[in-house]
Amino acid sequence: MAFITANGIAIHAEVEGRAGAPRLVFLNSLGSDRRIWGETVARLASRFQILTFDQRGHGLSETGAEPITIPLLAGDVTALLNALGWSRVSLVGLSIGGLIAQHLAIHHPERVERLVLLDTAARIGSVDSWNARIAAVRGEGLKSISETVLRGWVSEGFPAAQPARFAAWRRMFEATPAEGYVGACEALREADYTDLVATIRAPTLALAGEGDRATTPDLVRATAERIPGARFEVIPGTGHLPCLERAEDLAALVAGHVGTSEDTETSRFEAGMSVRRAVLGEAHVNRATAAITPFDAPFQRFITEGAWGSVWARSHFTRRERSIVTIALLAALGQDDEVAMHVRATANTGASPEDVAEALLHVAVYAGVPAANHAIKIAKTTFTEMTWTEREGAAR
Ligand SMILES: O=C(O)CC1=CCC(=O)O1
Repeated sequence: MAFITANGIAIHAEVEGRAGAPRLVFLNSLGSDRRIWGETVARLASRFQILTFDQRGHGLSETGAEPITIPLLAGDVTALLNALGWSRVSLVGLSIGGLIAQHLAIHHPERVERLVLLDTAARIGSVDSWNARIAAVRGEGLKSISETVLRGWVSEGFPAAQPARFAAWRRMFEATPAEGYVGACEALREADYTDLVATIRAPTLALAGEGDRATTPDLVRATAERIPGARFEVIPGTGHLPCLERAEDLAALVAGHVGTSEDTETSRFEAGMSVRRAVLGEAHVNRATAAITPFDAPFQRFITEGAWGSVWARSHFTRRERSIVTIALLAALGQDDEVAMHVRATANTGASPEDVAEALLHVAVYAGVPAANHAIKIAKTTFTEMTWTEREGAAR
């Protein structure tokens, strides 16, 4: 256990991972501490040097005497980096941690290599909502709000499916010092980076848990749309804290965005599997994996690493854009099965039937009307089957 004196307080901080590798800093959310990152960090430690710490007034870190603000919390981060001798890092900021990350990218761009904004926004909540929460905690303590807050962190089924883990995270939350929690709520109440996020130049990946009610996917997307070139992705099957139940997906997305040419084969394979599952769906990948034999195992590994772990994992295009480009290429090449597979995947990539129809016009011009005509038939049939499957699912 390490404590670093930074910005006038003792901060509980740990450095893990590979010395000399690209540096990542994880910033925790309101009412949590560095332990929430455990499963994510374990998956990234072979490729990055990683700093996790308990935010001021949380976990084992001191609260200090000053009013807590986002600039003060950002000052804690730069002081920690100075103490470690780290000049430039990539940041993964969750919720209030994401506001601290935005502040650093706006006001200290020279220190920020890349940004992952996780379940966060330029403005979170309203003055009234934060005042109500502050009054509840001051009056009756954190226990009075823990059930509601904790259920917002995870997917609907998590508390029943994982009762011991849910209870453990609740203990972490309830152990947060009330003055630290209230101070962070005050910082959240005052913070608004709506106009300033447009000045962020660090390559940014914005992520939202599918079921997040505190910073909904729409809210996170709206912030991403204000940041030049930012990419937005939804992490399925989770709430406000994807690191608690979707650490594998989160680690793959972080690695895909922050990764470097130093990636190992293993991490590229893992990232590839995760992207492949997110795009083609769990059922498809499970079927394909079950069908692997020694004959095609090297080939399967090659496409997982090469197509999914290298190209599809890149951050420049959105998944929707990659989906459109891929369908157009497959149509031009007359790859019927693959056209159908990638049209089915549009349910996960966000490409619409209109996007596909538009792409096939390009195929008609650049690859020929017969190729486009044939692909249109396949796409039409596939979209119709998808609608039936959806209706059957809804009727069940
Ligand atoms: O505590 C919550 O309900 C969600 C949240 C808002 C800001 C943050 O860090 O977490």
